[in-house]
Amino acid sequence: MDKHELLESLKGGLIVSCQIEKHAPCWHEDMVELMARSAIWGGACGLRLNGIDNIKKIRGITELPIIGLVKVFSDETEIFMTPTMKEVAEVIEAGADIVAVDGTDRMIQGRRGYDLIPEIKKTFPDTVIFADVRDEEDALASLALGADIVAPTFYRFKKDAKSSDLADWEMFAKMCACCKDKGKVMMEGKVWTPDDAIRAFHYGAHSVVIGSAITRPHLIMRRFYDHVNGYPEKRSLFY
Ligand SMILES: CC(=O)N[C@H](C=O)[C@@H](O)[C@H](O)[C@H](O)COP(=O)(O)O
Repeated sequence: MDKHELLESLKGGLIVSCQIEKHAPCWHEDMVELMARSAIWGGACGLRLNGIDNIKKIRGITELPIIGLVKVFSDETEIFMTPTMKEVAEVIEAGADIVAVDGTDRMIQGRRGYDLIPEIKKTFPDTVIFADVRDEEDALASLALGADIVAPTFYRFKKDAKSSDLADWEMFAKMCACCKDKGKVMMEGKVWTPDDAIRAFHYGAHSVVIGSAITRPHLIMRRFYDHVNGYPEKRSLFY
């Protein structure tokens, strides 16, 4: 599949982000594979996977498009999504068709997050670039630099984010409108229900990426708990 065919295969479809953190109560070494198999069984058009071993393993069981990433956390920068060319190369070598990177103007090693995009495009011209952004400005900048896909994955990291629990639909609608002739806009982040996914398509999403609502039972429980108990504690933005 060339880039165009790959993007077409994702049109109107649901991508499942199959990720589990080592500190999660349901962590198990086979969890990502079981989640991926379940997502495929249920009709996913693609998968989003964190970590080289997971990408290699799941590449062995499916030909569906894989969005690959590696999270590297550091005290020196807020940027953690596949932060340098080293991780980009590893993700592609492991078998990902699409690489997810930071598409924000935050700084890392003296450059902006999205400054990696032209370098990826030059070094790996056949790889689809998925920029995780906070808002329309990041999205337009990432597309101008050569990203193929943008999604508001990081909207809740904005200083004035309206919620850490819900999508910002007004912003997403604006993002779809201003980016529609420049690249693909996908919805990602806090898609909790089928109606949320339908709403994203209504605004113009090319595909919808769903994570926690399908794959993190402890966060599903937390959500019930928070709703019933009036959000008693401030929760981490990371998981
Ligand atoms: C912010 C961040 O690191 N997001 C990660 C991106 O790969 C994943 O942990 C999320 O699960 C994914 O974005 C899907 O979002 P949600 O789990 O809300 O459906």
